[in-house]
Amino acid sequence: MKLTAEQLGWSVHGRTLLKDVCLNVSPGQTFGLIGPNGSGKTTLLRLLAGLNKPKKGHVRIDGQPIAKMRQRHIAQSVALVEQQAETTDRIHVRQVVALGRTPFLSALRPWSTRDDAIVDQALSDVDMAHMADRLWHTLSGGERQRVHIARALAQQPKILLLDEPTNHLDIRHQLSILELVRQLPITVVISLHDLNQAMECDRIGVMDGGRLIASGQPHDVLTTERLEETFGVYAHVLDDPIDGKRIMRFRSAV
Ligand SMILES: Nc1ncnc2c1ncn2[C@@H]1O[C@H](COP(=O)(O)OP(=O)(O)OP(=O)(O)O)[C@@H](O)[C@H]1O
Repeated sequence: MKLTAEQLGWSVHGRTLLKDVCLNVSPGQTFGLIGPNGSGKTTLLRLLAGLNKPKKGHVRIDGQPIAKMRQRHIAQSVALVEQQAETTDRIHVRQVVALGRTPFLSALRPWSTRDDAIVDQALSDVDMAHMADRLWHTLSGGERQRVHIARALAQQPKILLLDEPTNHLDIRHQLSILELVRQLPITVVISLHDLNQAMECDRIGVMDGGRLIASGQPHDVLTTERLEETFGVYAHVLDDPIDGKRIMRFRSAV
């Protein structure tokens, strides 16, 4: 599905947090959202997910404005993994993941063995199948994060929005989750602080002060000048002698 943002604006108590954000993510593309702390990435993702309604502009899915869609209908296409998502205590891991199936259930379409299979697959995709029967509150931060990603995968979304999903994850799980996300044949917008990981996205966009100040191919966008001006770091770019990929090495804060 195609995801479009047109001239998005958002403000709280008269303070503008997002201004004139325009974005086009083609079906199947992975779009990396980067930017310093407080630049507006989470705010934008919540608008793209339809959780907040823009004060200005529109979010569209395949051309349809989501402001006019019912929440259940949106949830059948769009999943959001939030940064600090909380879940009620005394709930088991499998039940958390099963919540991803909620938008598809009704009196006419009760829980089925197919839903069980989808939940099993999602747990296995994030390497949490062996903890399916654990209580949520006994999990570590990284394990909780993986369960939240599994819940979103169980939703079988056509558009997946991820807010810093690799936060809390050890390096093995960071790499496996990013690899999994890249291989999904769906549209993905993912906010990341690791700029080398962002280089693996099909396209990236840079947020700064509530604006999308640049977007395009990672190599064109993440220049040493951009790193200095927007991210406040001196860096240089190296070519990996093994596979020729570019790596950024951050030397010091400006
Ligand atoms: N409800 C709110 N009321 C007032 N200010 C808010 C509110 N929500 C967010 N902000 C402010 O909006 C700005 C953008 O926040 P946002 O969480 O979108 O940034 P971010 O790019 O995701 O940051 P980070 O990288 O730290 O997660 C920040 O300055 C934040 O303090």
